[in-house]
Amino acid sequence: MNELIENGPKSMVIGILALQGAFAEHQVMLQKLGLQVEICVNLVRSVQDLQTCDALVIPGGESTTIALLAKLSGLLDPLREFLRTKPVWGSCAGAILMSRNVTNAKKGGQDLLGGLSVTTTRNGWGSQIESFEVPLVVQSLSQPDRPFQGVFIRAPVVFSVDLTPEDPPLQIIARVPVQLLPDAQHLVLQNQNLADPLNPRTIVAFRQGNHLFTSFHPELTKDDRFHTYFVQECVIPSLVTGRSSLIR
Ligand SMILES: NC(=O)CC[C@H](N)C(=O)O
Repeated sequence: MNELIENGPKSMVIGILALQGAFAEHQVMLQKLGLQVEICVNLVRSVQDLQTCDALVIPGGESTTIALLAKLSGLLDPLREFLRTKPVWGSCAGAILMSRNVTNAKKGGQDLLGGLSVTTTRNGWGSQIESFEVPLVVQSLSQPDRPFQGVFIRAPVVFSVDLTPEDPPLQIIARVPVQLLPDAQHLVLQNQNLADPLNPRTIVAFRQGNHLFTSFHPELTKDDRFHTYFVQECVIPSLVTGRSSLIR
């Protein structure tokens, strides 16, 4: 991947959907990454803002509110189109918005952007008081022996993986260590066979194509390895491929 950085793009524009939620924290982290590629961070509040971006981060917050504000800003369809062609990372509420389906939505339902072949359950680990932190083992990050502190705040649960034959494969990046969960989470998910290592409900981070899903909040830690992962593994390859397909 370092080769890609050396021979690849010298700069990129990463947008952060800044309608509601933890966008400022993502901004601070992306601006401090210190990679060999210049990252220009653009807060996205309009279609014009979105058009300048090579990639997008959709932060945590409240997915119903973000969807409503996106609708009012005329951003829903442009965001869906963006997801079809460019890398997007959704954390928590952002991850819900990128899901194909959602359960436990607020009364009246909510608009989704789709893009990822999963159904998520809003607040699937319980309510605000059942928010929790747990160390995650993430082999795909740099220094894989150093656990990544997962911050789960009214986080969604991956209810099911709904891959169709046309969908890109889903690469699981992290599962929650069930044995380390506080008791309340066991109660919320009891009888759901969380001990089964293949249970989709234990998936907390995955990649599909150049998109990244984290049901937790890397931007609320001091650890920038997920931000680095997104830039190096999702954004740079998409820029290199885009460029070479233009050349061809
Ligand atoms: N921390 C978060 O982003 C919480 C997500 C929130 N439960 C929602 O439905 O959007």
